[in-house]
Amino acid sequence: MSTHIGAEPGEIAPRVLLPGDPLRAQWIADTYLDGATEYNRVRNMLGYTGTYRGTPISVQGSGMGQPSLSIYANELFRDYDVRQIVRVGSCGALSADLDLRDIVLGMTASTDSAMNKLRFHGLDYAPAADFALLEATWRASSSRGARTVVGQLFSSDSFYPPRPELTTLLKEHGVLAIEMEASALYTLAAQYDRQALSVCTVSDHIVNGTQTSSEDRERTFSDMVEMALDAMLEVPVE
Ligand SMILES: O=P(O)(O)O[C@H]1O[C@H](CO)[C@@H](O)[C@H]1O
Ligand SMILES: O=c1cc[nH]c(=O)[nH]1
Repeated sequence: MSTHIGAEPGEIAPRVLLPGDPLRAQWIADTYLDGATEYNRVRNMLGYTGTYRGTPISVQGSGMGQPSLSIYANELFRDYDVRQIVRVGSCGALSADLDLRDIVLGMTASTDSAMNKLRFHGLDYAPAADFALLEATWRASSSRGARTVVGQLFSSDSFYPPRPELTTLLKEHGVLAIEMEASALYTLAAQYDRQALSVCTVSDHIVNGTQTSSEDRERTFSDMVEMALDAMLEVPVE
């Protein structure tokens, strides 16, 4: 057991899908994994291991925001020797070219969080995705129905932004969508020399105000999960 994950050593696979919502983790395990067993219920942050096309895969909820994700990513990398993490999340679109249910593969993730300012003594570090996972997911997207784009995410500490005018600035600098975890995931993967990617489905549109339901966010974002699973199987664990 680690501090926040109740699994025994060896119960978590080297490849992990990491949605923010623990009930999305349960849905992914029920829908895609053969022989899935629950290894974590601590704080109801559900985690499961099963197989996908014969390869062991785990799926673990991360909670919302970089502090919560960092607890799970640290423990997965450090205590369970996880090699690949693909976040399968939801995001708010900034780009007018994006529609609800489009998918963004986060090549980079800027942030307003102070976590990396502390870590890098004020330097501006550029958290980036693992190229092999990004490229494999991009290829896997071509056989799915959802439109997929590669580009910049912004990982915000605030779901309700205290300074909404800053989203305009981000948009003007090419940021496609806002979510709340990718920056910390990429930074921790770099620290532990592991592979990570954030794949996010547009759940709401910050510019035009349209949105999906909470039930949709929990259990209907299948395209991103399928492309992430296909990509993980293609990329050897390092
Ligand atoms: O759907 P998940 O993966 O939780 O991701 C997004 O949704 C939450 C906010 O509603 C934040 O965690 C954000 O990053
Ligand atoms: O963090 C998030 C996730 C979805 N939609 C948003 O606007 N922000």
